Amino acid sequence: MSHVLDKLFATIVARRGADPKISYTAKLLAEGVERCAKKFGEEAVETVIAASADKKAEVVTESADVLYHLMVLWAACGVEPDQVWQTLASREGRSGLEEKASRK
Ligand SMILES: N=c1c2ncn([C@@H]3O[C@H](COP(=O)(O)OP(=O)(O)OP(=O)(O)O)[C@@H](O)[C@H]3O)c2ncn1[C@@H]1O[C@H](COP(=O)(O)O)[C@@H](O)[C@H]1O
Repeated sequence: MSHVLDKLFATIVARRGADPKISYTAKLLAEGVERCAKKFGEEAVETVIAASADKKAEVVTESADVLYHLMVLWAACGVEPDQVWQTLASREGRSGLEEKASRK
């Protein structure tokens, strides 16, 4: 678990059940999957807006928010990062167009 995202996920999971007054993650998880999904969507939209306005520094910070909220959403849904890493790894070496065709 050396990857920064694996470490962040471990922190997120460890916050489950913690005091929501102290931990933002605990608060989000206690509010349920739909709330976590909504927050992820909001942060994604904020990234879109920053990118469209060519605000590179904001794209960086909003992207960090997106990744954090995506991992909170995984924790809320019972998805493990390794499942996503393995899915990405299984696509290595294939072209994006090949991947697109396999989904039809
Ligand atoms: N990486 C993050 C991280 N990125 C973004 N955020 C929070 O996500 C929120 C998103 O921004 P918004 O502008 O939507 O915030 P908001 O208006 O306060 O949010 P809402 O009231 O709508 O929920 C902010 O409150 C940020 O602080 C994060 N909160 C926590 N972490 C990591 O999670 C760890 C555990 O945090 P706690 O659970 O708070 O202890 C931290 O040490 C960090 O490593």
